[in-house]
Amino acid sequence: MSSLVGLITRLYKLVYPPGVHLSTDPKPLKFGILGAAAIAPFALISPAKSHPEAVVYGVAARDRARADVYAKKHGIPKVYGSYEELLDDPEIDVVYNPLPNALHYEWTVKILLAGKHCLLEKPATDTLEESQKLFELAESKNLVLMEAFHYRFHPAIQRVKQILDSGELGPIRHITASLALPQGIVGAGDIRYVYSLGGGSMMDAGCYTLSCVRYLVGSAPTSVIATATAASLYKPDENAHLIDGAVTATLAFPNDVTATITSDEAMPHHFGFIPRLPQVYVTVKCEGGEVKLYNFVMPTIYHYITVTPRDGKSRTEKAYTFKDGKGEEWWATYRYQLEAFVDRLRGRTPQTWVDKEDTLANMEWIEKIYETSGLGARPKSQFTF
Ligand SMILES: NC(=O)C1=CN([C@@H]2O[C@H](COP(=O)(O)OP(=O)(O)OC[C@H]3O[C@@H](n4cnc5c(N)ncnc54)[C@H](OP(=O)(O)O)[C@@H]3O)[C@@H](O)[C@H]2O)C=CC1
Ligand SMILES: O=C1OC[C@@H](O)[C@H](O)[C@H]1O
Repeated sequence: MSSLVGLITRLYKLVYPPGVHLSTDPKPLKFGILGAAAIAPFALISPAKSHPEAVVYGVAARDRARADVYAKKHGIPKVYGSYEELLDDPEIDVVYNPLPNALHYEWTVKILLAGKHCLLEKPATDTLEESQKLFELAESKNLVLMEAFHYRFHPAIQRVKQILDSGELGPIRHITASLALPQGIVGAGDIRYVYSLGGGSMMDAGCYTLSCVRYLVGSAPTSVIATATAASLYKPDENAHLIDGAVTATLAFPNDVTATITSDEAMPHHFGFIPRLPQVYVTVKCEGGEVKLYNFVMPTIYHYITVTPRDGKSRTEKAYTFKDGKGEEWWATYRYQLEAFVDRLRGRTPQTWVDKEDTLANMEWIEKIYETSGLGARPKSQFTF
């Protein structure tokens, strides 16, 4: 009963964050958003409402009318008629880039050339080389650039890492990570099915499962053992054969550790009409037992961590806040991420970070998985600077 009340309270506060403010900071960090993207209200607009040092100051869309409607709906004070116009505004300190994957490179270059910090949606770019160039540029301009792997900032995944690193369960043997959604959530016209926009399940949900197993093992893979892809349900254009609607990859890591990652954008309904439940979990089998985190991507909604030592009693933990009390039960992964991002921009030490090496390793192995699958790399941007 108490966990049901907890769930309802968390969800309520997630939607209506307490202490919604107009920033109390006399000089808050002003964020601008490129595109009236579906993810921005979750990833930035709502989290910023409870952060005293961050405000979402402006939004730009390709079509000004679309930006107007979006700004009105989300209480964003300033609207721009083009992305360039937003980047030219000296009032903006930081730009959130939630454009389709294939546009991440071009627009992050432009953001950095405009002298703004950038919170960049995952996956960082279509190719490893593009991510390398972005970080070189950010470093040369002394600007903060981070790939928005929000799940990393939540206490739940960090608790799993802590359990593994404590040695309680002995060395890791095999990890299984899954992010698979039922058909119908990602609609037919979605950017995720368009090859020229950097679509594909490995790019979308798969980049989380890869990131997660790399994080928990604590190193990069050494090889791709096998991959299997399934064609996408939807075929928006002539390049649909290059899109993985679902992908499973088995990876080797140092010390004989292996991992199997699965992602699916549209699991078919049972018997053609009964929707499947989302499969979002990571299970780590160790020499001395097993730990499972159910819902590592959106743990604020609900999660559990089950620890089953081989020779002991199984236990279940929850980690909505950090043990030292930092965070709030209702903070989404994105809110924890924003806390760290603002801390870094304000010269404080963030609780954790997704650094350049982390992003580059993820991009490198996304590419290798695509190579092994036979689908080939995602299209390189034609943009040069
Ligand atoms: N962190 C997370 O939890 C999530 C991250 N993502 C990531 O965020 C990004 C956006 O995803 P999502 O919000 O679902 O996507 P949307 O399609 O809702 O948003 C993408 C935006 O890109 C703009 N855009 C610019 N050029 C194009 C083009 N040629 N075709 C289509 N759109 C274009 C559109 O802006 P305009 O308004 O100017 O037309 C649109 O609003 C992706 O990189 C995705 O991987 C997505 C979901 C969850
Ligand atoms: O970033 C994301 O998070 C959840 C996924 O299911 C979604 O497709 C993806 O874009």
